[in-house]
Amino acid sequence: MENNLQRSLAAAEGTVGVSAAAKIKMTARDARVFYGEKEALHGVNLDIRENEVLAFIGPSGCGKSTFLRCLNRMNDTIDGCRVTGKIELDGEDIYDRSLDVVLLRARVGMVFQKPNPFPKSIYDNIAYGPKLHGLASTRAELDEVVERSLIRAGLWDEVKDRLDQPGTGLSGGQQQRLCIARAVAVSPEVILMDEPCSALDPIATAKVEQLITELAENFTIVIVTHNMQQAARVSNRTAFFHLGDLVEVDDTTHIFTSPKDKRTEDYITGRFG
Ligand SMILES: Nc1ncnc2c1ncn2[C@@H]1O[C@H](COP(=O)(O)OP(=O)(O)OP(=O)(O)O)[C@@H](O)[C@H]1O
Repeated sequence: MENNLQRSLAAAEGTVGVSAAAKIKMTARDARVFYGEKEALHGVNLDIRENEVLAFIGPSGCGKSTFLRCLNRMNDTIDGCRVTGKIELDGEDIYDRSLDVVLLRARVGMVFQKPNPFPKSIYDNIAYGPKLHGLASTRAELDEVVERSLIRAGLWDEVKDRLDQPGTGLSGGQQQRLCIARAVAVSPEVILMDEPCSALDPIATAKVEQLITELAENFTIVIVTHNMQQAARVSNRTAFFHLGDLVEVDDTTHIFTSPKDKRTEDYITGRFG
């Protein structure tokens, strides 16, 4: 194992930790995803624990993003994509026909690889969701939600004097924290992050990683990452995917020090991927 990885694990030790008895927030049972005729995800079974940071790792094309998108039905937006099996949030089938997908995506928010602020002011980027969902009835309440969300995303001090300026004018790292603040503003229960730092420099990455650790006190976080040091630094548990299969999931320390499956070992030791 690489020394950096060992250092990351040591640094994370003690700072993270969700008891195995923690409540189950989401479950997937025999989740399969088809793009046209092709089955890209082969029957994934997984429990996601409340307030954990769960990392998805694995070689390119193994289905990490595909599975992540199952968790808030983002695959619905892809033509020809079909999901089977059962995925539940607090015991409720999220693919039930009667379920309101807009509400689901407020409960299970998403942060994308590339920061994607709306072409609106910093204030309006954050205020949009709470307005849509009726979470603030007065301007003062909305101001409070905007401020609280920006504080939570560690961005308030940097933007409080220019809330009326475009979100797109911020640096890449600030834009990503703005997107995290936007996700947080609607009080989600779960936040999905698809390689949230891959477009960021090391300093901006460190800030977002710190933020993930802080946010885990209040939210359940699932993060796709190509960076094993990052998985080691921020996550409680890690799931390893390979060729559309979930190979194993375990405490992050176990995955990186004593994986059960040879494919996981080969991947973390850099023999493939
Ligand atoms: N929109 C799509 N249409 C058709 N096939 C797709 C689509 N998105 C993903 N796939 C296929 O599904 C499989 C899993 O892809 P996915 O993007 O989920 O993998 P990944 O592990 O997230 O990869 P990466 O690490 O490169 O982002 C791949 O074979 C990919 O080509």
